[in-house]
Amino acid sequence: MIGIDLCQIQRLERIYKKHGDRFINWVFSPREQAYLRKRKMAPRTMAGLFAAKEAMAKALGRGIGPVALRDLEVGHGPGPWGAWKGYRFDLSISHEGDYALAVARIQESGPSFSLPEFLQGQLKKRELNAHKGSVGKLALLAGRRGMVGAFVYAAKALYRSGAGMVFGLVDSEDQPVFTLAAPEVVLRDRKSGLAPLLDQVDALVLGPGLGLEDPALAEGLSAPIKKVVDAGGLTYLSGLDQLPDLRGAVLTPHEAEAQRLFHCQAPRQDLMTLAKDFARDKNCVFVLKGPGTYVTDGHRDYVNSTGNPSMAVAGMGDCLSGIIGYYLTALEDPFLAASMGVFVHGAAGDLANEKYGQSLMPLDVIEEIPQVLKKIL
Ligand SMILES: NC(=O)C1=CN([C@@H]2O[C@H](COP(=O)(O)OP(=O)(O)OC[C@H]3O[C@@H](n4cnc5c(N)ncnc54)[C@H](OP(=O)(O)O)[C@@H]3O)[C@@H](O)[C@H]2O)[C@@H](O)CC1
Ligand SMILES: Nc1ncnc2c1ncn2[C@@H]1O[C@H](COP(=O)(O)OP(=O)(O)O)[C@@H](O)[C@H]1O
Repeated sequence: MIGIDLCQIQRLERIYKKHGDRFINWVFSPREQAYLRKRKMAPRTMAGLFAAKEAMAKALGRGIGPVALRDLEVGHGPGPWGAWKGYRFDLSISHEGDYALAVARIQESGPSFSLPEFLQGQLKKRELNAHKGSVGKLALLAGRRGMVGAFVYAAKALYRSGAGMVFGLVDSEDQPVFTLAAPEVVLRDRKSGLAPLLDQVDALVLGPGLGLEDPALAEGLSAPIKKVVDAGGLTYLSGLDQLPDLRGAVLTPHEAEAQRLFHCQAPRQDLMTLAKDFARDKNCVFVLKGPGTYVTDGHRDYVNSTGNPSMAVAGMGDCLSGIIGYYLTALEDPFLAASMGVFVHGAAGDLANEKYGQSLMPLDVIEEIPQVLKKIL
């Protein structure tokens, strides 16, 4: 998007004379104020900066109001540039007679996030001869009546992340509802169990919106396959005296689920220590969700930097389990898969937050996954 603005120099001069530093502090950042002082507070420079800010707000499609003028920053060197919350702008500013004119164009990047070094170069673009069976086939054991959303969010997150084929296990009488909600998923009858599917898929996502009484739960948890275990799967594990073999599994509890799993009310810092010990003992990956999600396999740690409070909304964890599920098929190492999933989920949440703020819903985040992948692939 581009934005353009014309500003009358004398009008700005009048406002400055009337309001003085109050006006300057309201409109210009400390860096801009230093620049203005160097220019002896010249009204034409002030008007140029002002026009640039208005042009940036227009390029963002928001206008002044939702965006504070002082936050829209103009810098110099080499040439003028603009910045707002991770967005960068190309700027052109000109003066002629009574007017200053500015044009702003958003650079491609949008909110900035950079993939941590240990994740760089891990993802590969699809081969030219890729087909739906070669790019990640997964089974999804999620959702039930009243919890269709959990199934839909996990499934759509799987496909948007890059999965080629998702098989969903649902009760046959509920299939019409699930088909309507997520027609891209190939449905199989849950009563037939997981076994017929296990040879056909590379990984399993298990637990979002799943009831504890579901017979497929125990079967899924003990299946010798890479898997994400979330929500219902975690609650089921919490009730067991003897845990199944969790090698290769990625567990994704929020704090309350982790407390249930460890049978204690420990604070986050202690849960992180318990998570690391647990992951080492069980040869699995533990993802302790929350602001600064913590990922550990007992030997390596990663604290995620993407994500924001607008993501505190029902169903957000279901998206994450789908995203990580896909990366279990794309990356050999489950620790890297979990870390990549957590990073992408948070980055997509940050892009969605730019558009929706705290009105954000899970599907908004899923729709931003392609933008994140464009930047990191
Ligand atoms: N549309 C759908 O189909 C959806 C389906 N979903 C599916 O629903 C299933 C059960 O979900 P659930 O909310 O009933 O159980 P659960 O998450 O264990 O919370 C229990 C209690 O724990 C607490 N608590 C929660 N989060 C916390 C946190 N981060 N940090 C700390 N504490 C936290 C909180 O207690 P409070 O703080 O309120 O006292 C909360 O009341 C699950 O399978 C899921 O996949 C949902 O994803 C929504 C959309
Ligand atoms: N304040 C926050 N900052 C960053 N990420 C958050 C914040 N609140 C929630 N999230 C993320 O949103 C997701 C919520 O997951 P979860 O609590 O399991 O939701 P649900 O069970 O409703 O699907 C997690 O990935 C968590 O890290």
